[in-house]
Amino acid sequence: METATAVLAQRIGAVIRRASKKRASDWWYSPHMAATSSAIAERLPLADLILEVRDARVPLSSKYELLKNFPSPLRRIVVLNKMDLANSSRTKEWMRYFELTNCESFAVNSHNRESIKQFLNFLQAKVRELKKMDNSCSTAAIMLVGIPNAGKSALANSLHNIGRISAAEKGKLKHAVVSSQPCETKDISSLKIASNPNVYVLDTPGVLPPDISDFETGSKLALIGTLRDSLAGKKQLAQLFLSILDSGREYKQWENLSTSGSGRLSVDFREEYSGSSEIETRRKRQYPSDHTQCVEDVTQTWKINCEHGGLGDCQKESDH
Ligand SMILES: Nc1nc2c(ncn2[C@@H]2O[C@H](COP(=O)(O)OP(=O)(O)OP(=O)(O)O)[C@@H](O)[C@H]2O)c(=O)[nH]1
Repeated sequence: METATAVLAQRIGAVIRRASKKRASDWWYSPHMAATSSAIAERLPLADLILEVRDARVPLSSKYELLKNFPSPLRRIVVLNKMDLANSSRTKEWMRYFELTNCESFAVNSHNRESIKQFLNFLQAKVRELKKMDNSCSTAAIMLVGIPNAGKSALANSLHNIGRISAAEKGKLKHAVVSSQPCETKDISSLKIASNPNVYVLDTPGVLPPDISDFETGSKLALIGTLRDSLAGKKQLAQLFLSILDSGREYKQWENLSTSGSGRLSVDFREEYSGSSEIETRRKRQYPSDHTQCVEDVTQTWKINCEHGGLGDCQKESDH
């Protein structure tokens, strides 16, 4: 089964790579996406804080290429969004990993009030710290950037809705568009999230890397919904998903899925994926140190959300 999974992932990855190389679809790095990415790049240096929104299930594959050469780690925070879809202990390991790489990170569930409140407190403290360093008390701008469908608009709306601003201010602004389909945010928009000092978040359209040549990254992004289903094919994605589930240690629990109501299953596929020689080689290349090897042991955990009696969400929280 591990071979079947690796073969399927490779097949999907190859389709994604071809599409990205040929710019085959009308939305992959379309003129609009290219223009957006320039507009974001121009504004990045002006932001007080940059929140790089990643998917907590694939914290490495969902990185935002535009920030690759961004100079100041002080002003950049990796937000591991959709933490409710990832295994919490793995997310903690990823946060330790980011800490070791000198990068601040914060895990959040954009649909959860408590999680957003904690994040708001963290952001306000951060803004105060930065303003003190700059000796300024002016309005602060926080820029949300990330790949498509990472949850930037959902996060912006929640910060705005729960933020400490007056009721009148909440009613004034149009909310950001949230959709289960990628690339629905078309423009950069601003939402107020705090007063004294005033803090605004800038929601930006999702931007894909100009090409995705790595098979594993491509198949992961296709599976979490960063790319339109039509690109890799729904059937192929379902096959990959099922092949991974089928090879899980707890696959027998699948027999109970249809009657399990709103329960959640967590299936660990560590051995299966780590058995793939290509992936294993890549891991060794990328993570030479003891610690990072330990992070690599985070490997494959998927959750099956059985709400509504079906396969609601499939999640994988490891990467590479
Ligand atoms: N479970 C869960 N779903 C989330 C979370 N955040 C966002 N979503 C969902 O993820 C999907 C994408 O969210 P958006 O906010 O539209 O994503 P985006 O990054 O703005 O997308 P683009 O327009 O492609 O840039 C929507 O279906 C959201 O409801 C989260 O923390 N947990």
